[in-house]
This record gives sequence, structure tokens and C-alpha cells, in this order.
Amino acid sequence: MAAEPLSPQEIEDRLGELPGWSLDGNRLTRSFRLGSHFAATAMVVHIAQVQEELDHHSDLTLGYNTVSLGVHTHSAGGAITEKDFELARRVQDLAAGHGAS
Ligand SMILES: C[C@H](O)[C@H](O)[C@H]1CNC2=NC(N)=NC(=O)C2=N1
Repeated sequence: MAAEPLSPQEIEDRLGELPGWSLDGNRLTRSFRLGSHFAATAMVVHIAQVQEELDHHSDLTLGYNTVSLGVHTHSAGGAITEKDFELARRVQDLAAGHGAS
């Protein structure tokens, strides 16, 4: 079944449990800072593994020592759905293990 768009209230409620994440236009976004370029690269690979597992993919940007994500659901016309929050929570959970802040 296709993921349904969440209401503004549902988005706000879920964002309240995801420190550092925000709504930028029609995307959930967050940037992380890491200790080195290799650390940032390793986190990108880890996120890519999770995205393949979930079959849900962010716009994922690697900087020198930063990793940035923007996520929305293409198949829901670019709306925010529960799938976006599932990915954001998984990224949030793995970030600490990479020393990301
Ligand atoms: C065929 C495949 O399941 C789809 O293209 C998936 C892949 N990853 C995706 N990622 C995101 N963010 N939105 C989607 O609708 C989406 N669809």
C-alpha cells in the first residue's frame, strides 16, 4: 500500500521526538558534523545500507566532515510520510555510533 501523506500536526508531533531534524519546505532535513572526512564517508555508507534495507532513499550529501539529508516520499507526490520518519529515526539511531553531532 502506498504511504499516505502525514498532516502538519502529525509531522510536528513526530519532529518533537527527533532532535536536530526540521521541516525545510517539503523535506525532513538534518545535517551532522563528524570528526573527519573518512568518518563522514563511513556514515554515508551506513546510511546507504539502511536506505536499501528500507527501500527508501534520502537526498544524501557528503561534505568535508558533514553529512546532510533531505527526505520526502516521491511516490506520495513529494509529501512527508511515515516512511520518511522511519528513515530519519534509523539515521538518528546510527549517528551516535559514528560520533556524529
Ligand atoms: C521502486 C522503489 O521501491 C521506489 O522507487 C522507492 C525507492 N526509494 C524511494 N525513496 C523515497 N524517498 N521515496 C520513494 O517513493 C521511493 N520509492
